[in-house]
Amino acid sequence: MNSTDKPRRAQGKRPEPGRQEHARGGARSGQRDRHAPAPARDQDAAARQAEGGAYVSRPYVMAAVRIDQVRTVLGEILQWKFPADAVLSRWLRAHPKLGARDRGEVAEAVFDVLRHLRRYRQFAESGSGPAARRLAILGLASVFDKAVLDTGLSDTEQHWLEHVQRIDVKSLSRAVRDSLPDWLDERLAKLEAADSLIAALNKSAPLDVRINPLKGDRDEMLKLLRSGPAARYDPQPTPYSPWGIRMQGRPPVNRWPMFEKGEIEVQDEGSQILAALVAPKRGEMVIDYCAGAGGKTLLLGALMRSTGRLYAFDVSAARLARAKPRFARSGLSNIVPVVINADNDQRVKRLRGKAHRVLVDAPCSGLGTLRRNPDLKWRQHPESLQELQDMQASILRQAARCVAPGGRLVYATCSVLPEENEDQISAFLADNPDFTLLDASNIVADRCKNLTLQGPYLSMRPDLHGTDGFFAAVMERAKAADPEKPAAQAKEAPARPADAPEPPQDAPEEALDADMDAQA
Ligand SMILES: C[S@@+](CC[C@H](N)C(=O)[O-])C[C@H]1O[C@@H](n2cnc3c(N)ncnc32)[C@H](O)[C@@H]1O
Repeated sequence: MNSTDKPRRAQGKRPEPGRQEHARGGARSGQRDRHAPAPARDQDAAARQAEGGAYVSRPYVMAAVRIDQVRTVLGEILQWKFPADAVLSRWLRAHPKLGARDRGEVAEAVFDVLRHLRRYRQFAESGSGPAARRLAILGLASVFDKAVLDTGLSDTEQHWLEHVQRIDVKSLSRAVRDSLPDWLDERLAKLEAADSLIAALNKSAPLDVRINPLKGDRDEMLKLLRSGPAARYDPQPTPYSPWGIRMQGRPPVNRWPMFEKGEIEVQDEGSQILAALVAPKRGEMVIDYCAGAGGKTLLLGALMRSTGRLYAFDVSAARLARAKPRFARSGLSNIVPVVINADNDQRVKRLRGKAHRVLVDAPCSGLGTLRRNPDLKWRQHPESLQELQDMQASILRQAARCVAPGGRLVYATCSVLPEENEDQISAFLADNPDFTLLDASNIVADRCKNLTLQGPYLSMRPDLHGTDGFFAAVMERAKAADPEKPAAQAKEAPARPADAPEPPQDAPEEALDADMDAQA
């Protein structure tokens, strides 16, 4: 197994002590011939549990059932029709009687296989029986202790597992060892300290939450979390973001009262830092051009202290609909969600040259989030990457037109590939000489005291910063007139100085019309 997985196994990924005792007892006593079918009573129990019924205390039933469950979920995911987390969530919803531990074990084994798929597929070429079962066994080997897993395996399978676990992974090529498709291995290899980046992307991530600065303070929230059931997830302040709290394991945050009250939201620290980089001020007009389910919008709105106007644009009505309950929980009243067209949207046109800040959190390969979405390695390919690059350039071009003279455009992705990051910025700046690149480290220095950046970009990596891979660039539009507009019109829409009085607050829907009509 991957040496990096070992500490995780030792840190409580094991079954409950009671179950372990059963496992040891069963394994030691050797009462069952593993080539023989399970006794009828236990087959019934296995069937009941596969249906999501009550947990059966026989360990070999548990391991056998778990192997089948993981194999079933993987069978669907490996068709690559839907994202892995969507398939898994659907399967879990269809098995409501499974306990939290059971769900956790299935999820962990499935994600382990997706992380190590290429290597595991190579291992699964040896041995006998269905390859999908061997993948499930390899995934579960990272979750269960050997003694527990062995109870669900035939002798042949045990020997095969022992054999592949003895293979020195250093003897494998990097693409196989670290389970990357060749095209991605080639691209990642060109990055600085590629090995450490790839190793970090292949680990699972802790969970970051963010406090809602409108509703509370991080120290108080930490105290509250540490004094209740959340203490077992070891809540710690995130190192860079002043709003972040990091927890280990899989805390069921969305069932906690502080989540329901809008006091915390789930958000990776990198995304939190992005809001600090946008640095919106009270009373400004800000556009979150690719708002999606509103993760970044929420923090931007809170940093604006719920004043000014914050447009949440997206082409996907479904994604914006998912943002609405979050907006409601947050207590923000300055957000105006708008479903836009990808091209030539009239409402976007009418906001030309008006916004103080425009954030483009662009659709991207997501390859910086492999810790959470390991299936993206297998779902992306060079052609999809090219399509994304074209889309990113087009969105950036359109969003840039909304930036007021003197205003800022922030472009971000959760990718680590230069094609989606630095190269996009260089091309944009070459075509848009009225924009200048600003130094990200100066902008975030105020809020993110410990963060030292090299170069003008915000470039976060799991191996260096403990966040997802994340990129952002800030560009400022020249204060002079917008070259695309008649001089007189551009003068009518200057960026409002940060210390100017706040404009009156209309209802969001009216605000949209008012802002657009002001220059129509
Ligand atoms: C990376 S996601 C945004 C995530 C979001 N900012 C958040 O924090 O939750 C990219 C979003 O861009 C949207 N999108 C794709 N094409 C677009 C376009 N032409 N204009 C605006 N949004 C677009 C997608 O629907 C998707 O929601």
